[in-house]
Formats: sequence, structure tokens, C-alpha cells
Amino acid sequence: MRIMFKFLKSYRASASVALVFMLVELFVELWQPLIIAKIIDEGIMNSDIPFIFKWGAVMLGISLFAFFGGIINSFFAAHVSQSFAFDIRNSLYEKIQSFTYANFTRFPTSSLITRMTNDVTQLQNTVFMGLRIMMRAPLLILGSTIMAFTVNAKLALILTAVIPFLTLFLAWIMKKGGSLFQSVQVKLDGVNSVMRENLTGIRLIKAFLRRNYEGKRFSRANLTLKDETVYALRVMETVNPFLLFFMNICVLVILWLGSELVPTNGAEIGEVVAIVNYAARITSAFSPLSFIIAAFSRARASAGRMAEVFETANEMEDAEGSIHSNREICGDVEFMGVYFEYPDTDRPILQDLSFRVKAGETIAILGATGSGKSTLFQLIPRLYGTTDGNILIDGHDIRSYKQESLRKQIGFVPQEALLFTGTVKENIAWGKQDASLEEIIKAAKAAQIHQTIMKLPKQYEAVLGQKGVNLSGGQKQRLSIARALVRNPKILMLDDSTSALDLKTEAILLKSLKEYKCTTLVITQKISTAAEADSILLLEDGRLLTEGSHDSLLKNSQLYRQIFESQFGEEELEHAQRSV
Ligand SMILES: Nc1ncnc2c1ncn2[C@@H]1O[C@H](COP(=O)(O)OP(=O)(O)OP(=O)(O)O)[C@@H](O)[C@H]1O
Repeated sequence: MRIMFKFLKSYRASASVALVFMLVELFVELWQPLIIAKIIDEGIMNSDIPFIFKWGAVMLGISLFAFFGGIINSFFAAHVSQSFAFDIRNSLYEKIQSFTYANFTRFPTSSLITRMTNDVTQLQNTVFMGLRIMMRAPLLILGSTIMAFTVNAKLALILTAVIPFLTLFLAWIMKKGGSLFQSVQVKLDGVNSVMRENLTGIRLIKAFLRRNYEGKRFSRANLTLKDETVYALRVMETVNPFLLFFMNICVLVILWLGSELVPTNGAEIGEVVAIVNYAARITSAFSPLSFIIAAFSRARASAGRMAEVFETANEMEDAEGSIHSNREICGDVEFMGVYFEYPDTDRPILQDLSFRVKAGETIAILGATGSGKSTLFQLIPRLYGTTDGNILIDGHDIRSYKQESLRKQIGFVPQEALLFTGTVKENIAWGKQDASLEEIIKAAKAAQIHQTIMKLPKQYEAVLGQKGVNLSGGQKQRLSIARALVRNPKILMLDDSTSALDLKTEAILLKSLKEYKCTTLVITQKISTAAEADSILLLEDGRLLTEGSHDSLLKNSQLYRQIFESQFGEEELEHAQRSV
């Protein structure tokens, strides 16, 4: 719960105003039974009508006071709780933005969304309730007990016997509720996760006729959430009847003792009524406590889940004394004995990988699926850190660069072209926010997508649907390449990004990339693409099998020849070998 206090600090003044007005309401509530007792004992018993009117008017006056106190309290409680939630959401967002890829492995996206929405709402509700009624309940119990003692200590003793017992019971139930609601939130993550996968994969689900299967998967997750929530709420719901039962017994005992004391002048009738009234107020304070405790237990669980996010260490922080952020790189990339393991795997994905690409050169990376090609790419912009070995850019270890400066100068086109809802222009300019229209068109032309864009109804202003649904695979790929080129990268990384292009378009595209004079790393399965590169790396199981130009590999690498033959046939291979 420390996290709540940390974020509430900035709203100390408003929270104090809310609490003061809550105390005003409470004060009035505590005085009312005393005034009623006075009206009975001195007004009704003596048939003193002016006295009854006078104290009746006092009661009305202070009730009005309490009414306005309640309104002001609500106003400030709403302001504090909403602002508090706003700040937490912003901070969570900032923290998640700073997450490394490794951090994302620990927190599934659906869980992060639940934490940023539902968990924050739980805390927000608790803060509101806290300022409105949560403090009021224990204070009302304490105040009522004290007032009861001032009225008649003998009768009030009964209350002191019951209250500590009930308080202990509530503390126990709150602890239990915390773990139950923690589990509810995890199940909610589960529902969100299935829902998210279903929404993103809706086309595939329809194409594969998996609606029933996915429907069942969702129902299962939903049912577990329902069962878990019902169980948690059932446990919490036992609180109210339990409290009411004990408080009602308490009232019966007060009435019985009152009937013994009144005839012997040990108590006045008004006093008995006042004590019963205080007991009723204590009951009414205990009663919403079950609800408050459920909310508080839920908030405790949510605060814990939020703390997990805030306390997640980012091992990729910039090192002290990193090179100045504006330093321009030339683009010379060198891997020196690099080893890499994912945080959740215990086997090396890359092993003893060493190679160099000189600034402005193009290198192609070929290898079977799962051989570690995409992983290798993720190490260059420091999306992951190496397990061992070094990566140098322009002769300096990449850890000595500020990540922002490094990533600004790298253009990355992922395997799956990811576009956003917005215009074509906005999607390309996503790579460089202040890109001029000329720069955008230049990048689109180099990526061989300009002609296609010009045929769209609104050309560069044409709106793309979610993830670019209204474009073909090859068009999406070329748009992603334009997005990477617009930032004028010093290092360009294409992860199988031309796979959907025909050979002719691909050849023109690769040629036009040369205008950008950047170091280019291309992951590809196609020999035609690899042959354009200055050098080719052949990867197998995360190790570098061999490296060389197209011609030298044709001459020296059995595997390369096999790949060539599988793509062009035996005849072409013989022809190519003869011309080497
Ligand atoms: N985030 C991850 N966490 C754990 N293991 C991963 C992760 N990403 C990839 N791997 C594993 O690392 C290995 C290499 O994956 P990688 O994506 O780098 O291969 P690849 O050569 O690019 O394959 P492809 O050609 O199919 O894209 C695979 O065995 C894969 O299961």
C-alpha cells in the first residue's frame, strides 16, 4: 500500500480538507443521540414543549451543517481520487515505455493493460471511499463508544466487550481477502489475454473456422474469473451478517441491563435509548465495513500488482558517461564473440558470433528458421543485452552509447509489417516525426511504394485501417521500409522484409537503398537477395557457419550450394558455378 501514499502525497491539502469535512459530518452524527436523550429526559418527560422545539431546532441546524459538510467532503474526495488515478496511470505508462524486451517477457501485455485500467480503478475507488467513509467508520465506532461512556459507563461496558473481538475478526478477513482478490485479478488477466488474442486474430479464427474452439477457450477463462470472484465475494459477504448478529445480541443485552438499572435509578430511560442509539450507530458503521474491507482487500492486491511493475529493474539503463546523445555514427558494426540467451530460456540462442560489416556495406544473413537471425537483430539497437561478448559500433561498445541516440540512427523493419490506424503519410512519418513531405516521398520512392500510393483515392492522405488491413502484404512491407528510410538511418535492418515482393521489385528496391548510403543488414531466405550483398553470413543453430561473398560461398560452401539449388535448380547451379 506504500504506493498509494506515495501518489497521494501531492494531494495532501485536498485530502486534508476532505477529512476535515468528514469529521464535521461525524461530529454531528455523534451529537445527535445526546440531543435526542436530552429531548426525551428533559423535554418529553417534563412535557416542556418550548424545550423540545428549541433542541429540535438545534438538531435541524447541525444536520444542515452535516449535509453541507458531506457535499464538500465528496467534492474533494472525488478530486483527490481522480487526480491520484490519473497520476498513477501516467507513471505506469512511463514505466512500461521504459521496459526492455526482457521485462515484457515477465509481464504479458494483457496483464499490463489490466494493471493500468482495472487495478488503477480499484485503487481510485478505495481512495474515494477512504476519504468519504472508510475513516468515518472506525472513528464513528470509537466516538460512539466514548460518547456512550460519557452517558452511562455501566451500559457502555457491554460495547467494549464486543468491539475488540469484531475488530480482530475484520483484520483477519482483510488479510484473507487480499490473497483472494489477488487471484481474481490474475484471472481477469487471463480473460483479457484470451480476448486480446481473439480480437487480433479474428480473421484467422474465421478463416480456420475456429469460432467454437475460441468461444470455449473464452468461456473457460470467463468461468474461472466468475468462480474466483464469487468465492472471494462470498467470503467477504459473511462479514456483514456476522457483525449484525453480534451487534444485535449486544443491543439485547443493553436493553436487558437497562431494564434492571432504570427501576433502581442506575440509569435514566433517555440514557438507555442513547446507548442503544450509539450501538445502532456502531452497527451502521460496522455494516459498510464489510464492503469497505472487500474494496480495501482488492486495492491491496492491486497495489501489490502495481508495485511489481514500478519495482521492475531495467537492466538496459544507459551507462554512466555514455557518449553524448547527439553523436552521429558512421555505421560500422562488429560482433565479437557474442553469446545470447533469452531470460526465460536456459540454452544459448547465439553462440560465439563474430563478424564485421563496414560502414555503408550490405550484409545478408541466411539461415534455417530458428537459427537466431531475428535475435541477432534485436541486439544491435539494444532491445536485449548480450549474455557474453561485445558488439561495437564505430569501434565503441554499444553500451557506451545512449540508447535513444543509437536507436534514432537505426532503421528497423520487422518481420511482420506493423502499421497503425492513420494516413499513409502519418505512417511513414512515424519513423521521423518532423519529416517533411519531400522526405516522406523520397523514402516512399526508394521503398518502391510511391506509385502504389499515388493510385490510392487520397494518395498520401489515404487512411489505413487498423494494422493496415486495406493493404496487401507486399504493400505493407514496402510502407514499413519507407518508414525506416525516412529517418535517414545509418544502419538499416531488414528482417525478411522483402519476402512478399516479386523478384523484379525487390531488385529495384535493393538498388535504390544504396542511395541512402547506410550500413544494411538483410535477413533473407532468398539467394537472389543475398547475392546483392557485399557479404553473406550463414547461420546454423545460433553459430556462424561460414561467411563470404556470393561467389566465394558458391565455391566453398556445400550448404549455400544446396540452398541455391533448392531455389534455382541444378542447371542454374552448374551455370552459376561455371561463371564464378
Ligand atoms: N522472446 C523469446 N523468448 C524465448 N525464446 C525466443 C524468443 N524469441 C525467439 N526465441 C527462440 O530463439 C530461437 C531463435 O529465434 P529467432 O526468431 O531469432 O530465429 P530466426 O532465425 O529469426 O527464425 P525465423 O527465420 O523463423 O524468423 C528460436 O529457437 C526461438 O524459439
